[in-house]
Amino acid sequence: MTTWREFLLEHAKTVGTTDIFLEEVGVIAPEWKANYAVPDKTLVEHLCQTLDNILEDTIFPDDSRNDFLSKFGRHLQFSRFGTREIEETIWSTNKNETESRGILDVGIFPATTFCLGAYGGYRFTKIVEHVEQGLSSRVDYLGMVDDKRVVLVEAKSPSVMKAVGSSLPEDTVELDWTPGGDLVSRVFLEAALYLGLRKIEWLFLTCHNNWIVCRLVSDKDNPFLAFSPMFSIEGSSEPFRAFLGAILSVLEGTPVQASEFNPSMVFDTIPEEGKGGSELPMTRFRATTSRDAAESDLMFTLSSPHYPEFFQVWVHLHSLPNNTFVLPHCTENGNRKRRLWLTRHIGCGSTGNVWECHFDNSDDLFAIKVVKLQHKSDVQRQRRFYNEFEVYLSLEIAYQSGQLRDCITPHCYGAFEGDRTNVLILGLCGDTLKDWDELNFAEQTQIYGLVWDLHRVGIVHGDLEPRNIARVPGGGFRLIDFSESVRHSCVEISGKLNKRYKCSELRAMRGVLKLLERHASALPPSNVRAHPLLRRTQHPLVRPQRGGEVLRVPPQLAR
Ligand SMILES: Nc1ncnc2c1ncn2[C@@H]1O[C@H](COP(=O)(O)OP(=O)(O)OP(=O)(O)O)[C@@H](O)[C@H]1O
Repeated sequence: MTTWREFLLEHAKTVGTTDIFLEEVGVIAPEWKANYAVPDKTLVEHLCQTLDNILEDTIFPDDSRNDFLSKFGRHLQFSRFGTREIEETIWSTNKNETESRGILDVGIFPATTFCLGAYGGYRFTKIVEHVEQGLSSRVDYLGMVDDKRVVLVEAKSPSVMKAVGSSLPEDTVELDWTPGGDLVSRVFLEAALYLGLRKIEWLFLTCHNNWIVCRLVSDKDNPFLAFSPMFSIEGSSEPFRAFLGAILSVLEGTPVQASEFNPSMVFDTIPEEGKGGSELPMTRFRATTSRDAAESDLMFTLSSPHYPEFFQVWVHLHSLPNNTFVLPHCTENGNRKRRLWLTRHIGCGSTGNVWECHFDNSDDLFAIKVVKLQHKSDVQRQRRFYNEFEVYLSLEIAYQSGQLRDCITPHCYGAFEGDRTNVLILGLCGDTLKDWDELNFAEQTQIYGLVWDLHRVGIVHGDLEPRNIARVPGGGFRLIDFSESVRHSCVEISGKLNKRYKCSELRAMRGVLKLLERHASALPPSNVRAHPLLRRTQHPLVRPQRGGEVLRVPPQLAR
């Protein structure tokens, strides 16, 4: 039972967009998981110095001067009308992250592409990249040169940059890798996560006007994140030179002077935002984790079992209030918590990611659908998740009551929530269909039967595409993904069929499976009448005549 106070404490909040997911933290290799954030006041200077060392006395192509100038500052920012110069509005307004990205897209990135191409024949591109399928750690820009991943850029709004810049700690702080916390902690963790997952050294945080450089120093014993003070592009070429310096240092293997970290340095506390360096240590992170850990019903990890135990990161989950499903027997583990190891990413869709997983001490494999709730727009994902869970609950009643005798879906083992994550645990199926055409007639008939049964228990799937039909190892199929399903009273099943009204989903299925035409042309009329599929559809043309001959149904078609 939950009290109002507990409920509001847990749920009456919004989720910051700059935040990390524990499950992703669990994937970072130990030598790439920063333990500390270390200020490095000389970082920008060293990057610029490295650029100078690389460029040495290389001659600038004077004949291309005007082409180069068009890529920089004033020439980008102002259009000329006769003798008048007018500033492009995007440069003067820059009020949010989208506009910051817009400026980077027309400013620093084309300039970088041009300079790197002209200087060394390098082909610089930037892409948005998910680090690995199944992880949502999406950095705004991954800078690539040919196929080499060289630098990350995360765009922030000017106000976030200002708040972060004015609260940067003076001394080293410990990163304890717990989601939540104040803005600076979240920004550090986000930077360390993005870099650590991708094993990249450089990340630039910027709103275009202001910049902070982060450097991940990978080390077996003490990996750490060095960060520069905030610096401005106003009247200064430092940001661009530092950016180019970082890229060329990676490409040309020229080391940037090391950032120093001494574990015995005094640790700072992160000043509270807006107070400019409070004396009091802050509670930096949400206080829910200890309760989560103590009372959770289930925990899962993406960490490798080969990582030392203290390094594994577990996400603690609680059963949803209406979860009546029970976890499989093999999960019982004495008094210990049930622990799930996520071992293989199977697929993803608009609601979530699906992983293959197993419980402690068991080789039995299951599927877990992980739905992350990070942004306000993720409310839709959550709605789809709950919808799917409701369908599994309804189907379970139909299975239990005998209304459904065969499995038409994977078995559901329960729905859980925790750490801004919802999960559904399901029986593991095989591959999903790629195309309707890969099916033979018997398979088409089986699939039609599954959809028919779903309608019979009053549910329309709502998204019947090949990708939502999974094969079962050993034969057969299961319907998956009920995020779009709704209650349904099927006119074709209820017997209220008339010529004008047909069930659109069943009709669409007959269409994509080309069932009636193919079958009708392949079999003599008497066989057509007997076919269970066609009896089910009660298509007027083939409805069995009273007293008509009923042929034996081939076993592979019988249900
Ligand atoms: N029980 C399962 N066993 C094996 N693989 C599964 C299972 N459930 C889902 N998958 C795989 O995960 C993929 C995504 O799952 P699902 O379609 O449920 O996600 P979704 O986010 O709701 O997708 P959509 O965008 O289609 O709504 C599937 O296409 C399939 O490859």
